[in-house]
Amino acid sequence: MTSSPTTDYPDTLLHIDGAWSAGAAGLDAPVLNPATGAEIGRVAHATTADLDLAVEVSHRAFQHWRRVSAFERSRLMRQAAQLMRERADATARLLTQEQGKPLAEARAEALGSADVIDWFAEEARRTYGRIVPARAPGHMQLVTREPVGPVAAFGPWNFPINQVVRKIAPALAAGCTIIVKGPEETPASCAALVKAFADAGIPPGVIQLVYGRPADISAHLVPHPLIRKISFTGSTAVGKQLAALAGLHMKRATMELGGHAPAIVFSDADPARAARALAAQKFRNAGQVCISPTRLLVHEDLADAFVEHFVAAAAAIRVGNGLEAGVQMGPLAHARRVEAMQALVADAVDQGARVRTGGSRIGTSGFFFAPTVLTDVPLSARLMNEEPFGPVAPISTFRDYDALIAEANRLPWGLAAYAYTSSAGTAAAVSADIESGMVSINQAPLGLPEVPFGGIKDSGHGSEGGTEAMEAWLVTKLTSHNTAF
Ligand SMILES: O=CCCCC(=O)O
Repeated sequence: MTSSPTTDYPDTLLHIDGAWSAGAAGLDAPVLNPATGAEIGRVAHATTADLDLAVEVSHRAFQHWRRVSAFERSRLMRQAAQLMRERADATARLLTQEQGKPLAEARAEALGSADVIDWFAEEARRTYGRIVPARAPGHMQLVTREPVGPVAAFGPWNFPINQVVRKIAPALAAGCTIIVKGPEETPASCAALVKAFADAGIPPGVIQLVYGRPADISAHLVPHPLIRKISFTGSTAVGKQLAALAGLHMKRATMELGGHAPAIVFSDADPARAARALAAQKFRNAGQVCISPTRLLVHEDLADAFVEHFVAAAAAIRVGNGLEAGVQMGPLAHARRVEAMQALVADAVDQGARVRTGGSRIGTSGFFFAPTVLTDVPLSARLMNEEPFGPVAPISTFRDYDALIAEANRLPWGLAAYAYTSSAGTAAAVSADIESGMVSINQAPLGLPEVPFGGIKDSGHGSEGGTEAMEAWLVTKLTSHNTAF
């Protein structure tokens, strides 16, 4: 493990009505570098007065933005995408310093946001309506789609750019205005995203950015009568609270919540290739990924070979400060996650699990935890029932297909699932039988802007990718017109 000092990190301000400010009361909180544990900056916190101003501005800006042509909205969005590309290196440094992920992953996230913006800029120009044949001459039935209105969006700390752009871009494409509650632990990269839109010429008030105590902000924004929709990415527990609040106030809600993805390796798969691919996916962003492969379910016939290759891949990962060349996995994003990993591993070991590699914190400064592989983990272990959101991989075995599917579908989540097989029939069967919003077979990509991204069951509802993603930001209007009257 390696670490090095960091220097170039700014304080993060609120963005309300086109201005960057410290907020009405000048409140703020520290931002830590998870690779060192040291404070590297401050993030401004909004007061209730700041939030009220943001909502009023959002409402006012909506009256203008909704009437800007889709062509023009699309043009401005493309300029923001271009700025994100030009600024990818600088933005990536912010993200790595505040969140911990290696620079290459951070850069990919910054560049990927440009692709998301471009995709939705194209969708902006395709929010088609339709004409329904009428029952009488001279009558016309026109179905149009309109922006839902000002939106409150809540973004997570694990992907402060990627998961926020999936809210901003469709909002703008649809003609909505949006108030983003950014992640307090990782604020600067999210602010860099908002700044790219502002610098591209998106009018003041269309996108605003606030930070603060999450529960206070959601309690104020969600019920606010001028807010018409909420969009949340985060834990299932918080998502359920926000969805309930949204329901109470008849607000539309998109919920991108947790997961506990089964990753199945069938007997006809290549164990070495599957192990290498799954290890790369598992330990990306130190496992702090909602779609991370979590329960590895391997056919008994190739379990030994798979475990050997997976453990070798995990043990070979170079862990360190993400700013350093060659580092493949950074620290966990904050100290709470290290404690969570320690507790999950201890509980599994107490119940008979075997640690095949890792299993403990690395060093005493920063929030590093070793890539960890466990076998013989009983179903009663917390790890098999709670989303670990960290670099811990339990490997179990199966023989019978029906029992496998029962285990894959056992938990309340249904976000992502993975399978490895050389049989088209097995691929089709597992895709049909798995209860999951997304199924990746033989390492096919998830999370591209042009394909749906979202879960079922306790993983939430709504999609944040593909053509489906526009639906949540639009309302349908029927105009029935007797032109002969
Ligand atoms: O944690 C949820 C978002 C996942 C984004 C990605 O995998 O790129």
